[in-house]
Amino acid sequence: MSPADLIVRNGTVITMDDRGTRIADGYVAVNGGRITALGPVAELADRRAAREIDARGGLILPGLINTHTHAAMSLFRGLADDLPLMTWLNDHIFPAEAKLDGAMVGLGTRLACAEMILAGTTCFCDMYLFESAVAEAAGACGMRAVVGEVLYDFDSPNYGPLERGFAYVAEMLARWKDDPLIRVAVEPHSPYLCAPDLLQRAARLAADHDAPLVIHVSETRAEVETIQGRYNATPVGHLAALGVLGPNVVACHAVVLTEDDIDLLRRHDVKVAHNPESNMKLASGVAPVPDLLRAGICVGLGTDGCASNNDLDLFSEMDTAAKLHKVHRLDPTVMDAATVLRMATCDAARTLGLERHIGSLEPGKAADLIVIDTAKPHLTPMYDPVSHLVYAVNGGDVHHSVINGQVVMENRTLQTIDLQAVLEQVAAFKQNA
Ligand SMILES: CSC[C@H]1O[C@@H](n2cnc3c(O)ncnc32)[C@H](O)[C@@H]1O
Ligand SMILES: [Zn+2]
Repeated sequence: MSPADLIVRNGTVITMDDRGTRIADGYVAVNGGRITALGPVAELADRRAAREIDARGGLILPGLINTHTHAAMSLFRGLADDLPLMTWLNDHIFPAEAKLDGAMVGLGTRLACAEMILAGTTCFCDMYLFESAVAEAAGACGMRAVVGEVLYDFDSPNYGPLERGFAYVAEMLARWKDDPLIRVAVEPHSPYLCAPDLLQRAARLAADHDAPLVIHVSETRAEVETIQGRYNATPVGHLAALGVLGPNVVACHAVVLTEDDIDLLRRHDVKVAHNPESNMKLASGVAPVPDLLRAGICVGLGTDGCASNNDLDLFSEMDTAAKLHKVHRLDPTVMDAATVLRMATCDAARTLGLERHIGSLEPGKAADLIVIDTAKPHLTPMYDPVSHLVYAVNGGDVHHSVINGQVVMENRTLQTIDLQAVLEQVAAFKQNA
């Protein structure tokens, strides 16, 4: 057996591999950031590693992956509630964002990373301003992230005119090229804030760098009407006509879709980031996720930013996703627990093009894993771990978290973030806002 610098033992391992392998009383061995072996604890005999984590009969599973967020919007949690998307954005969020700088975005990202790690998320896909600060902050927290500076038609509080935005993204692509935790994406905001030229140039840049292209698409009826009025096409039809759609595209939201749109998404192998709580809070609508899944489209789960959710807990997001579609379709069989858990793990990895690296516990993959403490009243008895993970576990039940082999939370204590300092700095930010 190969050497291990970390062994996580004594838990039920939910691998999320293609065969749905589960190992009762199992272990995961890690070396150099990667999983080297997993199996029943009995196989280990008296083997020990320099660092050991005792899962104490709990669950060991891949870290959850947030396929769409704006991490630093943690600074704006609760700033403007109970509004429709365009009023929320134009009258409240954009003015607040105009005052941001890189240090503030770094702070908001550290706050978000603390919240995410404490709730079992080990990777997030971000779109925001001052995204270099997001990458720096996430890396310093030991968090895995796909990061992308937002591109749109107007001047940005970060880079100024669009031309400098493309230069900024190119620099980021070069700077983080071989980083073990950070991957850079190209992220035009949406078809309604990006001219056709911008969208096509962004798609070329993403293709040239084999990078994801992340974009808000068909989030609301108002957006669809705007795009219909401008281009006589749906947002998806518009992107298809521009040649922007492809397997590296992550369409965030995808709420208001026609059958033709779904067919286009399928034919171009576009991935969808589903954000049910944000869509509910902004009253954007219900994404046709059961239809997307039936069409064979890969769907990952996201929280969107903290100002439209208002938290980053993917466990509650899974619960919401499972229940929202049941009540919407009046059918309790849609979006079963196993499907929803895949949307937060292996399918989320596929959404971001990271399926060779993360999303399941398998030898050779990065050691991104979490341990759930199940010795709790609300998790007892346990007939089916997958049922519990979707319908009963909450973020506070995550006991340990490992990212790329580094223990970032042990016994619910963050190892890479000075939480007290972050909380104090965010309180000071709010005082001055
Ligand atoms: C500057 S990065 C992204 C940009 O998008 C804004 N935003 C946050 N949530 C949404 C959403 O659901 N739809 C559209 N735009 C959104 C965010 O505030 C940033 O300005
Ligand atoms: Zn968003």
